Amino acid sequence: MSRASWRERIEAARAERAAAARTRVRRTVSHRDGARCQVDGRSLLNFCGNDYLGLSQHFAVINALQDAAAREGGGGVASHLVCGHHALHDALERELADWLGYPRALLFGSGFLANLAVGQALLDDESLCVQDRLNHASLIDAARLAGCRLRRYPHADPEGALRQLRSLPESVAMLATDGVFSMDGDVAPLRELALVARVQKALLYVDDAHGVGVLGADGRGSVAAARLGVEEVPLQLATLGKALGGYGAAVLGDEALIGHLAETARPYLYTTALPPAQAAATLAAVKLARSEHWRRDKLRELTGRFRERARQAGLKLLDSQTPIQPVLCGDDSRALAMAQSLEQAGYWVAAIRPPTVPEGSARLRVTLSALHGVGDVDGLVAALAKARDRADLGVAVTA
Ligand SMILES: Cc1ncc(COP(=O)(O)O)c(C=O)c1O
Repeated sequence: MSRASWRERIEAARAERAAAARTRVRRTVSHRDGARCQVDGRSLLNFCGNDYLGLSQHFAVINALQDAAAREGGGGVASHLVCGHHALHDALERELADWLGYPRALLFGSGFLANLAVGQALLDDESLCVQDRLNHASLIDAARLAGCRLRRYPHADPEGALRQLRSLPESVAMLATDGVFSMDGDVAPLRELALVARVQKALLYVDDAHGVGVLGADGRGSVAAARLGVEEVPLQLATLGKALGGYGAAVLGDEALIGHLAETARPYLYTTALPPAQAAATLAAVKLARSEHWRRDKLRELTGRFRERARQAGLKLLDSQTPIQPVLCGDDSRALAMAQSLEQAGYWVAAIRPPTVPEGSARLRVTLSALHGVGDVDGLVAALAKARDRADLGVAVTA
């Protein structure tokens, strides 16, 4: 018997993705101009980024990055425990902990790495991790890599979470949920989940990648918005590459949990520290996110307006009150055709297809930013309605 060829295997998988309209392509983009971006030489209004507060291009953030890079260089030099840990990392960790109301924060290279770190440091083959069915891929992979028992419950269903926790009463357990679901935009029922976690003595971990900066008083995220804190949610994730307009992530918790992560989590120990200049930029962004309330007010206004106009236009929305406003399209090719029509009209909205979202729920993931104007949102809704009508009529999009 001859060994199967990995090349044939990959080519068959690629052909299968192409036949199902699931080829994934990346585009080269420049974000030089507020809410607009340049794609293939055209200026498009960007409605698919995660820079919700519009901080990535703020002059104070760029100045902080440039000043720190001029002094400290552009790289991270080494891992934190070797010689990569800098006073700017300390300052950012302190600022994040103070803002979000946690005793300690620990920086990571990205949210994906941070979730892997939490799983690897806290879960093993004797523990149980109970997760929402729509949690981010990095949380699911964290549990899989940790080799624990992973049980998933129906979306936003605290009773489902309780049932899963009860199914293995002996094991050490973690209950993990997105705070804001990245592809649906809804907020997890955190108060109910906190109750379930307390009754079941499970550690509640909230991945608030899309909530920090956007929700709650002073942008303190979905945990604070639910009037919860470190007592009920002992561990949470804040990402720095979304509302904070930078790159990286932080896990927040008490001294024991964070100290344990810092000493044992392989995705913390065996990787290069975030460049100090990036920490300086994020420090400037956190200060803006904390103090400039108008950004959140504007986002709320734009979100309300988008929903009202989209409903009037008969677009299929989900039950989200956050700046993530998916428009359901049905099948994959329809989502792609609508994204293409939008691009022709000058709007960039990404078509999100399975396996990122469940089968039959391909969508245009519209995201709003404080940099958008009311006219931008109205124009987008009109373009979405037109794209939908063209897709209904089966009108081909010409380049
Ligand atoms: C809910 C959630 N968690 C974690 C991540 C990963 O964060 P990062 O992009 O910093 O790796 C994402 C990224 O999209 C996310 O949506």
